[in-house]
Amino acid sequence: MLPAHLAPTLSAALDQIHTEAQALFGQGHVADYIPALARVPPRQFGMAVALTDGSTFAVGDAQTPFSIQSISKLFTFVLALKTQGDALWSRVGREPSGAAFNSMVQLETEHGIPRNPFINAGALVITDILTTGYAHLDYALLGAMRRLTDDPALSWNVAVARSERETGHRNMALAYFMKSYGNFVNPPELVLDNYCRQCAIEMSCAQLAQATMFLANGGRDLGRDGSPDEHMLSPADTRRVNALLLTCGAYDAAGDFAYRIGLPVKTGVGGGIVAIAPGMGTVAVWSPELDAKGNSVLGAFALERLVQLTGWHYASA
Ligand SMILES: NC(=O)CC[C@H](N)C(=O)O
Repeated sequence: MLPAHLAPTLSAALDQIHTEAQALFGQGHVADYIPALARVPPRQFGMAVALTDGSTFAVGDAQTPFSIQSISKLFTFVLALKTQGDALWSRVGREPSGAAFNSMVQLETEHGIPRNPFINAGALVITDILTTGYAHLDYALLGAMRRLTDDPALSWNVAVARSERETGHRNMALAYFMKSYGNFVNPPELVLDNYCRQCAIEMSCAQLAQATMFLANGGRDLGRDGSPDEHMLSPADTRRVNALLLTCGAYDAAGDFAYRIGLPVKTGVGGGIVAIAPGMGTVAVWSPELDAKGNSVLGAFALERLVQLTGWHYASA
């Protein structure tokens, strides 16, 4: 395994991956079901690694902000777990769905209880829970994420949020369907407003790697100087979140990701993927072209190559 302090080796690995990844441009397609995302130039690639010792590495477009989309579900889930604890498990499950992220089919046979917090139905329930808990969820979430990134300007893209809000009929249908089973408290319109804003938050790879550091660091964020700062989660809850990311973080490609990459991940249709190497660090990668399951083609490739080159793996953490 690559020792974490071998910075030149890690930098060289990122350069190599950056070069290799270029060959994959053109194999995927930018998400176009959210009209504002269809306009993102596809041939972009960035990657950032943050280690638990406070050091950081980046290559390509790692400082370019992009739409985090479903990666926001990781942050809302952590917020819900912190505020609700195990009570939330009466409203959402923790099993892989094996179905598309926006699928409706399981909801009927499973009486309106979504399989996990990372598919759209489950994330909508989490946002519903948080909408009850916070008078202004959008700003509460943004506040938490601004603290994690040390960036007071972090925000959502108004045009992307509006674009999804105007066209997100399937998500609205999921919300009403769950309401029919009594598993939705707030008006779906209100929850969808919050959900579309959380998905439209823009972050760079460098920021995402920093913001998820607590998941690699036993629940503790790192301060600016690299020393442990805010206690986000208990070590036990941190392990649980990582287990869910490993089994459910890439929708119906979660098994393939676990096989190829073997790290807890969360993906989004903006083309971002964040991966957690517990005890070692975090990796964020972004490239907008997606495969048929809505995951970044170059992003998955880059993570696969990074674990090959570093030996990082959940089973060896
Ligand atoms: N997989 C995703 O990133 C999906 C997020 C998107 N906002 C949606 O609800 O469809």
